[in-house]
Amino acid sequence: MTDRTELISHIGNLAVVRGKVTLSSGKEADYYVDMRRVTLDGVASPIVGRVMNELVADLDFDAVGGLTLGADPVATAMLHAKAASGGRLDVFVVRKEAKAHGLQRRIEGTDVAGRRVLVVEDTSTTGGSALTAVEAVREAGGTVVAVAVVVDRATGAAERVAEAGLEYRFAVGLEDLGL
Ligand SMILES: O=P(O)(O)OC[C@H]1O[C@H](OP(=O)(O)OP(=O)(O)O)[C@H](O)[C@@H]1O
Ligand SMILES: O=C(O)c1cc(=O)[nH]c(=O)[nH]1
Repeated sequence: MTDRTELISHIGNLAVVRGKVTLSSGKEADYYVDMRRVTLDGVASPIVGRVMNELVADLDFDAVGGLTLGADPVATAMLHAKAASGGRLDVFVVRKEAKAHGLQRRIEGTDVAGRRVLVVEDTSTTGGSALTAVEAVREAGGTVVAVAVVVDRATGAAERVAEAGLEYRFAVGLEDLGL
């Protein structure tokens, strides 16, 4: 079994929930993909890291991150997978709102200024969360090389990210999950 096949199996077993649900965008859907159950699973998380690193292996970047919370375990899985293969990848976390105390940062972790970074997501519906992270990185002086998500729901994220002038990649699509 390849890593990607195994990941699809974990997503199907752990994350796909059928039934009416209201999404982050306010839209209604007939199924939900609770990727946190995969990206925070002890067996599946390392596979997420390897599959995502493979998906973007041809891109030139040295930091990865996205909008908290869904993006965080994806980015750290990529960091650990990269370290396991002798490489290095730094991680940043984009807060939904800047902290009012401490250093009052919107982006936590590694500094993105002047660097080429990849924006990630666990799953994308409208692409709004990924694009919020893109805007924050650009505001902080970073260059976003692409947006990469684990599961794409085929509901407009690819188009919106393309409109923002960025390449959009996903590891797993609806047909892989039988949705
Ligand atoms: O493409 P979009 O329309 O933005 O939807 C996808 C987003 O929705 C979910 O997060 P949610 O907003 O539920 O917040 P969380 O990550 O804090 O759980 C998911 O993790 C993505 O971040
Ligand atoms: O659009 C969303 O809010 C969303 C969809 C989905 O399948 N999974 C998730 O965590 N969020």
